[in-house]
Amino acid sequence: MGQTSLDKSKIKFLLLEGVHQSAVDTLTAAGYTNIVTHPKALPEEQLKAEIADAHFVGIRSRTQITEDVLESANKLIAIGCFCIGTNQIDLSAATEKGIVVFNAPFSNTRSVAELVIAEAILLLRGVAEKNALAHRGVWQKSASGSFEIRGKQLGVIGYGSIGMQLGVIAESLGMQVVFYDVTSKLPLGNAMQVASLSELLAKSDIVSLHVPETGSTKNMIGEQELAQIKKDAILINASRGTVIDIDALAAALESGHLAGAAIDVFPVEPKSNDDEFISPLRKFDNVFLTPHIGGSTMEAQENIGLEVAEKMARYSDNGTSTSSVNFPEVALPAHTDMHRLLHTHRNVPGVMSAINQVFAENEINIRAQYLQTTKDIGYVVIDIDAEYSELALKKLNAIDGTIRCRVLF
Ligand SMILES: NC(=O)c1ccc[n+]([C@@H]2O[C@H](COP(=O)([O-])OP(=O)(O)OC[C@H]3O[C@@H](n4cnc5c(N)ncnc54)[C@H](O)[C@@H]3O)[C@@H](O)[C@H]2O)c1
Ligand SMILES: O=C(O)CC[C@@H](O)C(=O)O
Repeated sequence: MGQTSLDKSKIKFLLLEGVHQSAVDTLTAAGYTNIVTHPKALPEEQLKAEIADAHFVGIRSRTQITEDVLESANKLIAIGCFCIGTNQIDLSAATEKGIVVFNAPFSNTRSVAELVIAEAILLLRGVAEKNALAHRGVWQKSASGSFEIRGKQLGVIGYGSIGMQLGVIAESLGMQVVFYDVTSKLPLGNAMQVASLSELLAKSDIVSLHVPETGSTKNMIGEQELAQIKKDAILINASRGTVIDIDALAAALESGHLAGAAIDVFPVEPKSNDDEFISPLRKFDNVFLTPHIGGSTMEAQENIGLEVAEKMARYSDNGTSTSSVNFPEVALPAHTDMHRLLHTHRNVPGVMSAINQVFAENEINIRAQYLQTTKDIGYVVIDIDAEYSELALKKLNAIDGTIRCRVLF
């Protein structure tokens, strides 16, 4: 078990949005007992109040960690996203403050792929509409407009962890897979990369989006792109709500251009389960509307809880930042019988030399040193004999370019 400069019972973990119990169990097993949990996201003012004395915060997709919120988070050293997306965090503001951000890049990918496949099958059979009609007493027994997915073309936009898994499952069901991605990707199975979004849209019977929320994906499916989709095709989005222009989609459904859609994510999502869900898509029987539950299965949530809590505990125990989304990645061994200094600084010439000078000038022997940098920041970890750590910490904190420095006992 790692050692920290603060007694473990004083290190506060604030876990929001009903993060799975596996996270609490993992942290408890690692010796952390000060764990505050909330089943929902907190209103901004309450979030600011509760984050003020937290060393770690765990969130899912609802909690917005803005620069303003970070201003209140003076003790925060890491954020754990118990999900894939990290767009809900001002990542550059977090990095500026030396706050490490972790996520769970793989644990819910299978859950999303399974939901998309299920929706594709049901939409091609017209089940969304037939189910809605049956609930209103209408018996629509007909094969008209109903198709198997076997032999149909699936177009995957964004061939990453989810897009690839989806492609493999789709092929096993007899579909043909094409994908469009901004980077060249090794196709799995018989999948084929196409050169342009237009080509994918024109070819596919089912179009499914699996891109992150970025400037380049905002409204990437608008009026023009919807018009390029084959008539009677199906559109599925379980990525982020900003990726589709929802009003344009409503118009494409209204005109009958698309046979159906399944939408799990929305430009504006209700802040809590108590708030009404407002969307121009509510009126369409041939559209599955799900409340951002692509990754919400018991299996995924349990695995995510474990994965992200382990990353936070490891960072707290010994400074390991492996698989962080915004920080130089350093994998560290235990620091038995030594004190460990963790120094985050701006990656500019002269800082490392100033750091090493502190040890030379004060005759402090460096027992181990680990350094990784990104374009903007450097993260150097230095193990020294215990009696020098107080002095070294003071001197390192005074170096120009230092973002933060802490010591682990
Ligand atoms: N609905 C849910 O509950 C749920 C669950 C998990 C993930 N997600 C969302 O799904 C997204 C994708 O997840 P992933 O694990 O597959 O991510 P990933 O990072 O593994 O893959 C994303 C892919 O999109 C590509 N890409 C980026 N910009 C693009 C663009 N403009 N055009 C085409 N391709 C582009 C990337 O090159 C990459 O291959 C996540 O960012 C997250 O927002 C939603
Ligand atoms: O669990 C959530 O709130 C978000 C799930 C998903 O969108 C993700 O980014 O992993």
